[in-house]
Amino acid sequence: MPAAVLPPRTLYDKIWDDHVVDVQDDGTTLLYIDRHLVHEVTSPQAFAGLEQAGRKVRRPDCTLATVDHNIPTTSRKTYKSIKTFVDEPESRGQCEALEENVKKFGVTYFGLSDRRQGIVHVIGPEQGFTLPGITCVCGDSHTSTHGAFGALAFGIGTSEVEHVLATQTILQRKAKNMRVTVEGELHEGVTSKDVILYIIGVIGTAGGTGCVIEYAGSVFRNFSMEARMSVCNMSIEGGARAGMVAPDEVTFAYLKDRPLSPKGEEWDRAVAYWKSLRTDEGAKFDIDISIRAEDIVPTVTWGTSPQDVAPITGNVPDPANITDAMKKNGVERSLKYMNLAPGTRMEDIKIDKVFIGSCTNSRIEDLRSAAKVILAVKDAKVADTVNAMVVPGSGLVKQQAEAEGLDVIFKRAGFDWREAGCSMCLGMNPDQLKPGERCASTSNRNFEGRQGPGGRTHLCSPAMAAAAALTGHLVDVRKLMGGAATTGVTSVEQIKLTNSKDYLTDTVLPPPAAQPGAELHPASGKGEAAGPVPSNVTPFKVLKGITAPLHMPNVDTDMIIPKQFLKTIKRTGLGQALFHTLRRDPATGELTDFVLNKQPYDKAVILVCDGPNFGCGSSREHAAWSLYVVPLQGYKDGACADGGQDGLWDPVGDRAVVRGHLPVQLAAERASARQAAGGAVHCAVRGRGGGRGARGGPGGASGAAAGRAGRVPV
Ligand SMILES: CC(C)[C@H](C(=O)O)[C@@H](O)C(=O)O
Ligand code: SF4
Repeated sequence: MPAAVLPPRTLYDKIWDDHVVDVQDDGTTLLYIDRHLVHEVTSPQAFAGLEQAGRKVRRPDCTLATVDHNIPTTSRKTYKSIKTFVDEPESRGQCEALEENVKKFGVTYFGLSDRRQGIVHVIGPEQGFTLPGITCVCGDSHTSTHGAFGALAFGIGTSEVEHVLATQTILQRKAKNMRVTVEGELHEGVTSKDVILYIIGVIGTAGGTGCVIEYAGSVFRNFSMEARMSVCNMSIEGGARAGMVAPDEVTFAYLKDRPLSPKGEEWDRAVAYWKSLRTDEGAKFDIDISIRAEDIVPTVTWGTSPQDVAPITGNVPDPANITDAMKKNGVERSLKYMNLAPGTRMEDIKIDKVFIGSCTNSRIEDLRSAAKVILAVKDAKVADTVNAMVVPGSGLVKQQAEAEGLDVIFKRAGFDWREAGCSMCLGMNPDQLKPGERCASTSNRNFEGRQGPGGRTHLCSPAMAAAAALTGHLVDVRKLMGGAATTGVTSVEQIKLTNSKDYLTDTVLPPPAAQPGAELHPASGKGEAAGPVPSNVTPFKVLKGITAPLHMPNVDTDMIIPKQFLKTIKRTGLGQALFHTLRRDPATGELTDFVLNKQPYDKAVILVCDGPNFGCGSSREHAAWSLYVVPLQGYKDGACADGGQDGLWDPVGDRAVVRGHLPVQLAAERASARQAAGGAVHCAVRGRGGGRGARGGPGGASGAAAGRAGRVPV
């Protein structure tokens, strides 16, 4: 018999196919998950659910936890415990909850006294936890970062975190294939951050919706792993589920001898498998974009969406030139928020703060690139009007940077040199912008209030951020660097380059402790999970009630629920947080004229947004939870909105809840899909689909793992 000829497949198709545990009739697929990263913000409710259902963490050896969002980045010289170190009670509560949970469930944890602690997307690759060909998830949208290794890596919601903890599987629908090719030579001074900002400018924040992007072409091939990570990291800002780069010699060299990379014969087998992970000739992409490297110059954002980019040589847009009404309103709103006049030259924008850090740009090469700008300027000093901080992505990055003398370069120039964490990227910790402050930031989101209520963010590369710190305004870094501005590892003599692997002395992770008590519920004869907890989402066919209209494009998750409300360890009481910064004047706390504050929409049970790209941004399921709680009668009256629903008081949120319905699904189908807040997740753990989870989990999932073990050591 002639051998069956497989149709050409993309890199994404191959990884997907290798992880399928079970496919339902409608195409919904149970996918095996190889690696699960956990942080304190999106895990407390998941661990609580596990405990309630009496389940274990299925693969503690494939699960790695750290604290990053809530922690202060001040000196840890006198660090004793979270209790004494984290002042803010809710932040402390989340960190303590994680510390308790990792102990209870035997999950490996890098805490604040461990030098391997850092931003969750920095520590995974650093340890060799992230490998080519794997599936990797985390309750965090920037999990896309790990795609730089040729992995399928994506952010998930808290219900899914629980599902993965319990079963090491996840329910997914296959995304579309999208390719972004950048060919040619980059100009001097143009970095991976400029490349990804430029790409998002071209495709828009919704351009990759429903897709997994493969980055192809000479530019990505010539990039280091750090540069590839910065690109894949921001795939989510282009709306994509994930981003990936085919693994190659650069990937293998990065991974060799990392603590969790395969060793010996396993390494050889793994590399042989990894080499097969490239898109076949003739494979079909649903969307194919080509960009010329030569067209890209240092790029900065001017507005409140990552697609609001301009070349540093350009100007802020003028809404008068925009004909589409919704777009025009959007630009006007952004300019007002950013306090920028139409047509302002980008280089004329003065800044107050500089933040070099975040999971996009806090790795050693990012810090070298910023330090190199400082070295290129004689007697460089941070401008008098500017406050600048550098926050390494992990304790190991910090250690290496200090060994290379980068800390001295930064401190001598007047930068603040901090400890590892998310810091001012999101401002869930003390590092925040004050209202009205303007920041040149190497992070990934410039949403309203992202770095602090009323704060204004301009996204840029580490080199551009350093240049802005020295001059006090956005500036073309090439003017400071002369001919020295290159994209790769610095060649400036004063920086003595070291090898990051020299800092990885902890060769093995501590083995997870035995888990007490909790046993997996044995599958019933029908293959149904016997967990006692019923699904808390009841499907509905018809939902009647007042419908509030929202005419806005790009309603991001930070608008739906600002970061300060993510510190809860519960799922309830979030109604008061819904659209908080739009509903209440940040200065006075007074109710604004936002649609949900106006009659009759203050009694609405359904929200319909007609602008594109609702719910873009983070994986915070809190956004869906806050939408699920329906505000009634200006926070006061307990009457149910339409009399037809079974409304009840939510004692925590002091709001009425429509029980058994999920308005968010009507309001924002795409958002709910992206945030994975849907009933399917619960069903898979707890309800009807639990049978599938249980069948696929203990049987199918370990089968899948065993099947791959020869190729990808797990
Ligand atoms: C807290 C977390 C859910 C969130 C994300 O998913 O991105 C955060 O990391 C962010 O950057 O907004
Ligand atoms: S985007 Fe910012 S807040 Fe989110 S994980 Fe990365 S560093 Fe942390």
